[in-house]
Amino acid sequence: MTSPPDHSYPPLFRQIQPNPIRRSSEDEIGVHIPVIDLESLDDDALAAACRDWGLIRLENHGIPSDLSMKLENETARLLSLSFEEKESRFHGSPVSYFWGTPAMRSLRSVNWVEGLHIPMDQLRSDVDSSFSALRSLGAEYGEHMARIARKIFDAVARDLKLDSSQLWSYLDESHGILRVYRYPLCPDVANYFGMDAHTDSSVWSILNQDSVGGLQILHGNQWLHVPPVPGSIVVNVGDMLQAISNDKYKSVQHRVLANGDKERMSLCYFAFPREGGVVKSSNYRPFTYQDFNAQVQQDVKDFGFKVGLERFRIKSQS
Ligand SMILES: O=C(O)CCC(=O)C(=O)O
Ligand SMILES: [Fe+2]
Repeated sequence: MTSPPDHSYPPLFRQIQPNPIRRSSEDEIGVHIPVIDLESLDDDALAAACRDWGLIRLENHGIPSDLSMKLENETARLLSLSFEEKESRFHGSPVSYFWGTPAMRSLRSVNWVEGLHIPMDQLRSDVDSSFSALRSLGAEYGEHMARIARKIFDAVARDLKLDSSQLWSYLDESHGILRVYRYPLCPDVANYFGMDAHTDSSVWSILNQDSVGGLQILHGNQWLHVPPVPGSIVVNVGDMLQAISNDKYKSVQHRVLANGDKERMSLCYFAFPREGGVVKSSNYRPFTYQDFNAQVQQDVKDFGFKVGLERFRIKSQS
């Protein structure tokens, strides 16, 4: 017997036929990524992890567990409204609802995910009272994100020997973006991803995933599973930090597997450089995050995918 369609799911997600074929078990290789303690931060260990992995597991991060749980519950509540209600409620709001891959919504390429996109600065000005719980939880959570992003950025800045003006312009921790995701049940996990392979355009991305799992990173040509560990969060290097570090650190490719048995939730915060801050390094021509993002949008429109940093790389003459 099939279960009734979930009316909170985007209609496209209710249309495909179940496929009994599972993903092969080579996708299940687990990995112990470097663990960093935020309370007694070891600059060298953090820099080594950014260089060798582009990803860390952060412990003693100071985010109250009940805050993460309340934000996740509030997200789950809002995302379980009917699809039509979500579309109309968030229309024109500073908090936007999205599903699939905004740029590509053909059934073939769709990501099996939906979520809320929350620009932290606009969250404070949102006056719609129906979002008041999301607003206050998001603002409190955002303060923790800003604190963490700044603390680890200051640590890598010492490794990269950035000067004080670069410290200021390369990270604007109060203008980050919070995205809260639900990965709906997927009837065809062999052919769809929760989120297909990509790098993040951020300086850092700070990810708080629930206990379901499914996140993978590409490391040494192999996809490795990054299982959730209670109490810890995952931070990855984004494209901006790869450029700032002149390729010393790696913006790691990652993806999320689709799941046919359990829905998954995650909270993901993206930190960016200050508006107009010019990223300068010898491997890339100078650019701002706004230049980068405009190029990404254009490439997605023209080719259907993000080209990313290679667009800005200075090609060697040889
Ligand atoms: O939900 C996750 O675990 C990862 C999300 C992600 O990679 C992204 O939003 O860029
Ligand atoms: Fe990502």
